[in-house]
Amino acid sequence: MSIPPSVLTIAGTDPSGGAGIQADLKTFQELKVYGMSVITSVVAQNTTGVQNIHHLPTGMLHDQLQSVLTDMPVHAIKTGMIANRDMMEVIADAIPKTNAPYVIDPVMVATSGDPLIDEEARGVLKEQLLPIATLVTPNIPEAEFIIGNSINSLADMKEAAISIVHTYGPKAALIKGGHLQGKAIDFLYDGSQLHTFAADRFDTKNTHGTGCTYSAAITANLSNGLHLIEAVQMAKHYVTEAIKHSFPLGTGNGPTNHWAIREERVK
Ligand SMILES: Nc1ncnc2c1ncn2[C@@H]1O[C@H](COP(=O)(O)OP(=O)(O)O)[C@@H](O)[C@H]1O
Ligand SMILES: Cc1ncc(COP(=O)(O)O)c(N)n1
Repeated sequence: MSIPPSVLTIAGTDPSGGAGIQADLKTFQELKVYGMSVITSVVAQNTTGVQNIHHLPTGMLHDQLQSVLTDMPVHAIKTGMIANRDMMEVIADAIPKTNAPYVIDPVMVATSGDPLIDEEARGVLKEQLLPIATLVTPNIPEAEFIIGNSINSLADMKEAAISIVHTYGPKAALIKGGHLQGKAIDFLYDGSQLHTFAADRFDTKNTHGTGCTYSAAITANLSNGLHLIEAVQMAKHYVTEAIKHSFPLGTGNGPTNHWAIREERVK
């Protein structure tokens, strides 16, 4: 039996199972890579919003990272919610030593509108994490914060992708269009060219965890050695099917469906 690539997520939790670490591990499992996880914050949240947040002590974040990195191979890494400056600095120090592709989902606010990271952390994310990233995957509000301008059109999204790469130095930026109207269109700028990923928009409120799922799928695909464009293409298909077949669990924004692709394979 061959050993699968091992992939690490560094993120906050979601006990309702739709977003954060839980969404990442479900995605890794579906895409047949070995999932590992380092927790930054324990978040009491569900489909209706965030009820409470407990940030782990920075030393505990450091020790979890050491437990993984001193013992396990890491073929790709993603980060999600990183609540404050101290945590960002521990992570910014550890990641480059792995030489693994690094996908940053610059999580700032939950789908419900509740903030997940503090004001200072947003700035540190730009200055310390973006320069070491293989790919950053902001939604529109996150991209607006990073570039400091509003984004109202597809042309604005393209400009934002280019500007983020040239200003902050990640190798690539993927701007997600979930927050605009019309087709669900995302733009990837890889440092030389723009690439478009488009899918039908489904009329559903069950979008809790879509960003986490998407970036986790890209990370899993990169760990398998796929080229960035192919990795995003396959992940876009994964998240689109997961939204199309999402279920109305809970009373708020329900979760995505990680079995959608499996069922497609069986057909
Ligand atoms: N209603 C929808 N139908 C189809 N695709 C969607 C829908 N909403 C979001 N998407 C897609 O889901 C992915 C996650 O995007 P987005 O919702 O913008 O991120 P986030 O969860 O970080 O806010 C993107 O590929 C986006 O185009
Ligand atoms: C711990 C954690 N991380 C991230 C999100 C954002 O989720 P989404 O993918 O819906 O933007 C979340 N709600 N909770």
